[in-house]
Amino acid sequence: MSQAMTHDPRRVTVRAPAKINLHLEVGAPREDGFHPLATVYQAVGLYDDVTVSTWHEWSVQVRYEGLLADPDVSGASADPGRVVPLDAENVAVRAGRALVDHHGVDLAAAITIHKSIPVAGGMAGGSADAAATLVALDRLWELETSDEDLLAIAATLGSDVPFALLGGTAGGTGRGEVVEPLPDTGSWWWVVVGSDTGLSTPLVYRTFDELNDLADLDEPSLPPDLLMSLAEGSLIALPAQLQNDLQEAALSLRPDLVETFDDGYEAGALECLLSGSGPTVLLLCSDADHAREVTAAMHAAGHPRTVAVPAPVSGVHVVSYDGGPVG
Ligand SMILES: C[C@](O)(CO)[C@H](O)COP(=O)(O)OP(=O)(O)OC[C@H]1O[C@@H](n2ccc(N)nc2=O)[C@H](O)[C@@H]1O
Ligand SMILES: Nc1ncnc2c1ncn2[C@@H]1O[C@H](COP(=O)(O)OP(=O)(O)OP(=O)(O)O)[C@@H](O)[C@H]1O
Repeated sequence: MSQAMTHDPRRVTVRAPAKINLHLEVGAPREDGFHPLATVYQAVGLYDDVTVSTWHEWSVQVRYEGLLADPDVSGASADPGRVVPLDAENVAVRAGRALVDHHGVDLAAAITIHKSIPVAGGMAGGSADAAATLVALDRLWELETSDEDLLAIAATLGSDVPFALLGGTAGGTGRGEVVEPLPDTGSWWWVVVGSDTGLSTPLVYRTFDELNDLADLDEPSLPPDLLMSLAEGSLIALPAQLQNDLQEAALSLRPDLVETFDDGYEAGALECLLSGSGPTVLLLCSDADHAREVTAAMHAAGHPRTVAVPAPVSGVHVVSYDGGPVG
């Protein structure tokens, strides 16, 4: 079967969104080392596209685009923390292998990632690629994996991967992998301020442990007031309801981000928030026009990797099949 499939010319492209955390409450580490979370995820309009085709072995290539499209990112001198591995360590390849293991089939694929989500930026770019690869290969090989099984495989690949499948706005509990869609009637606008260097998620969690009295931490829970603002689509109380428990730790590792926050407020943001484990900074805006103004002000203040994005957006979805548009 794998020999016959080797020359199959079909291609499937799946788009996957970046995520932000409107609420990220962290508890004391569990016995397995992971931290219990209560988080409110939102998928934002910044995407990686993953294209797959059947191949005789696993391979992956990455094209850096959008915020990432400059020679410092993709060139030989790139900061190793900002380029992704091109071997079996790439989480997209790990996703592909997990899917074929699940189905007990002997198949492999060539994977191309068109990457716009900041690498090691706290926006779950790797998780987006993993989720996109699962769905792309499932469609390519007509495996008909159930949603339940896709979510379970996703959870083995990383805590943020199940949410990338879901998209929209969702609650995340457990270590973040237990996801539940949340009502969100708002049309929100965020300005995403990317950084020149990445931050390691495990390091940020370790720093959180050092900075906090772990015995004093409460069991994390989802905040009813924030959930109400989202359900009503009301911006009034939202700025004060944003919370990220990892922000202090990330800022202690990257004190320069304080200046980015200051520039964000100066640019007129309603609120500034660290994205996940950072170092990307998020600026809450009132609408698309406001987001455009804030973006221009951030560019002028010396933050070229700044872009305005709407939220919430859909989770992973097929955008082309056989190289042509869907439908
Ligand atoms: C910061 C967030 O992006 C918020 O959504 C996530 O918690 C991180 O999710 P992720 O990158 O998918 O994380 P994983 O790949 O599952 O884990 C990477 C590392 O982050 C730390 N980690 C992650 C999730 C969690 N609930 N507790 C942790 O302590 C662990 O050191 C783990 O080894
Ligand atoms: N396809 C991939 N895309 C991005 N990073 C990858 C990929 N495969 C492996 N990695 C590695 O995973 C690490 C985390 O990258 P990623 O961009 O997902 O970070 P992040 O957005 O901070 O993650 P999170 O928000 O989920 O904590 C990087 O060190 C990167 O080299």
